[in-house]
Amino acid sequence: MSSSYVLYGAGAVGGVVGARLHLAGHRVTLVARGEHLARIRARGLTLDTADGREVVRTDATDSAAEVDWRDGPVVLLAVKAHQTDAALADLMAHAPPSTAVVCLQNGVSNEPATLRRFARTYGITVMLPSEHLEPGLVVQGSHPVPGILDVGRYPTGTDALAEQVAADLRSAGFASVPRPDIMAWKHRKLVTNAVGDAGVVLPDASEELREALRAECEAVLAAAGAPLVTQEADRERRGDLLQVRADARGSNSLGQSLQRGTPGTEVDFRAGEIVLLGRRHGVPTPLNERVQRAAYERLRSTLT
Ligand SMILES: NC(=O)C1=CN([C@@H]2O[C@H](COP(=O)(O)OP(=O)(O)OC[C@H]3O[C@@H](n4cnc5c(N)ncnc54)[C@H](OP(=O)(O)O)[C@@H]3O)[C@@H](O)[C@H]2O)C=CC1
Ligand SMILES: CC(C)(CO)C(=O)C(=O)O
Repeated sequence: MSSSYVLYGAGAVGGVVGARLHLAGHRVTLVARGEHLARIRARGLTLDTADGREVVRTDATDSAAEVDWRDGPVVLLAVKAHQTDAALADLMAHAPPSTAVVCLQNGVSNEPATLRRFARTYGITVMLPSEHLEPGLVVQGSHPVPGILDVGRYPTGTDALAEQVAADLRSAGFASVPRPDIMAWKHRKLVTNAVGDAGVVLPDASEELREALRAECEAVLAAAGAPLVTQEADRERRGDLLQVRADARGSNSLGQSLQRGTPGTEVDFRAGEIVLLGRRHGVPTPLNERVQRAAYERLRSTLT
């Protein structure tokens, strides 16, 4: 049976997921903007995979005002975390209150922001190497399994909708299961991102520094009482499912934004989230602060 989805933020992650759901027979509306939206409207969205390129032609708009809400589409929110408030404001203005919103994003701040507005809030742990550097084009970085996208209700639990979303994602080729403790997985992903971002923005990101950063993140999350799956559980879930294409992977999503020269950065919701929690719970976070500051320095130099 086919379902209906709105991919709010059809960039690297939202574009790959939206294209694959469309190719699997689901109704998909893409929300994008600027030159990217113009290209999608004019020529379709190009999905680049290790098997070649496919052009996906489906509805595309820059506002929830133009989405057809009549068949109760599920929103997969795939903007960067610093863009979430603007996206939610648009959704609040135009989506029915009963809409289910699934945060297909890194970080742990999107779900509480969404729950303020939509009672049916869900989270997905996004393990999906992907790229969006050119308008109209998204690159699926892993093959043959494009990504692992486990899903759960926020703050905890699973339900029929989580099962449906996981089944639909599987129909589109992803690995996906419903998980009642989704935020414990997303906190682990937060640690992975803080450590990964050090490699992007710090010139001296040695193995030793990464390990110290990981320990700092874990100390903060423990002090905050945040649920966190172990690194072993995370490794076990990934197994060897993600086979990253050597030719496709430039940088992680933080690095790609810097490369594209987009204003703003998600770093405040990655290393910056650890900094916030550290300050709230009295744990020093010098390494995460370095990563956060270095990302802003890179942003400044990209924009000038
Ligand atoms: N890329 C990756 O490999 C991975 C990314 N993630 C996470 O997935 C999430 C999405 O990241 P990613 O796909 O890389 O981001 P992208 O920047 O590639 O995609 C987001 C898209 O949403 C658009 N957008 C943002 N706000 C709006 C708006 N209000 N209206 C219309 N369009 C909007 C952006 O446009 P514009 O460019 O103009 O801002 C962009 O095209 C992030 O949380 C990221 O950390 C997780 C795992 C891997
Ligand atoms: C871990 C990684 C690099 C890919 O899944 C990611 O989360 C990102 O690019 O932000």
